[in-house]
Amino acid sequence: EKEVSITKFPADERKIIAKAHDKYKKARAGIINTRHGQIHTPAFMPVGTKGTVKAMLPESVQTTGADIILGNTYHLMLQPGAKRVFKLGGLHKFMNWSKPLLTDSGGFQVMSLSKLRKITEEGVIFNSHIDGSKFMLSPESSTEIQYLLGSTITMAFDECTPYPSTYEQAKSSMELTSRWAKRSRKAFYSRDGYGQFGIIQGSIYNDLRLKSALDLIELDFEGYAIGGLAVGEGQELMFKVLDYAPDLLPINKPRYLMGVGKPADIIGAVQRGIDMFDCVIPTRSGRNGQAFTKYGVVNIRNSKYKEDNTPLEEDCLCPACKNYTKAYLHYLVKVKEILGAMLMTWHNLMYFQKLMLRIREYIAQGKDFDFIS
Ligand SMILES: CNc1nc2c(CC[C@H]3O[C@@H](OC)[C@H](O)[C@@H]3O)c3nc(N)[nH]c(=O)c3cc2[nH]1
Ligand SMILES: [Zn+2]
Repeated sequence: EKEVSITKFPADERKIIAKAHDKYKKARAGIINTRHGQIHTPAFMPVGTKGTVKAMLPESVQTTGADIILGNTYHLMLQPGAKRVFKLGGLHKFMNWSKPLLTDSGGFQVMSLSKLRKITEEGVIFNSHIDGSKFMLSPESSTEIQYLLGSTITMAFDECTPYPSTYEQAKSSMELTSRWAKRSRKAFYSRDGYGQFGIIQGSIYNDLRLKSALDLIELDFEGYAIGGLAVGEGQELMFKVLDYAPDLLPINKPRYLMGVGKPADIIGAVQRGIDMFDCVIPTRSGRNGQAFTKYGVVNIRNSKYKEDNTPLEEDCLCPACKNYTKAYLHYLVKVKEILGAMLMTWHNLMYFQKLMLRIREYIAQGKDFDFIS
């Protein structure tokens, strides 16, 4: 066993028990200590972009086993505004979630959501996709907004390099991210139990990934994210990058793979040394009628379920499986009843947390977890 610890979170550092894994030497399970509680890793973080995990009460999210959820700088700065959230006691109070919160720095959403935008050395100038008003996101303003929100884990302001990108495009994009990371780090108000993560870029080019990691390690972040993946490159190419990129990062700090993913993606990434995940799949696809089960994905709208009097999973403890049938879920989703979105989301979040629990247990026992959920 390699005993390593996470530094910079509260004094009582806990150890990541990095169990060497016969088939995969890199999988590790551990605990991240923060001001708002512990995060058991490998961890799946439900996405709560606008200060709510859609169709879920926070206490319901808690019953699924989630230790941490995501918020989003871009959305919250536009509405209700970071200063307002700060005045109202911060995002934890505002949304009644007392456990850890991680907020993305907003760059990704600007590029994917806002119209008319301009990237300058200073930052990104854009028009709100809501009312067209003009905004600027920079390393300084993004870091300040995340402070006002009260984020437990703040993400550095980066540029998510699109896929595909030429080597030259990826190089200049990565270098911009390194300059922005330095400014983000300088703007971060360091407090015990709070952390800031750097985000490495470099697309699919290993020398750029290495340079990005070296630039960010110099800034001594509390954790590191691998950005610029799950942007259309496909699982094979993503795993090719993950075969080496996590190893470029400090072994004693959390590694977060942004925007990933389906269960098979998560398993493959954990086997390559990733500790934290976020993805809209369980929530968004739940609302669209897709349920993840041990029998595979169930498209509940399919007419074969309209008189199926059995639960999604007979041994699942979520309300959808305990109290309802596939026939009822089929009907609710077909007629677009709100309860349909709630129950499907609840089940999928429970499914993803159970997957993470099984992965953590298998690692702790030093067992291979090649099970494809
Ligand atoms: C889906 N694939 C993917 N998502 C990604 C996100 C957004 C995740 C954020 O986007 C939102 O979900 C759509 C959630 O709020 C989450 O925090 C990224 N964010 C940054 N800052 N940098 C990246 O390189 C990056 C890469 C991603 N790849
Ligand atoms: Zn269930």
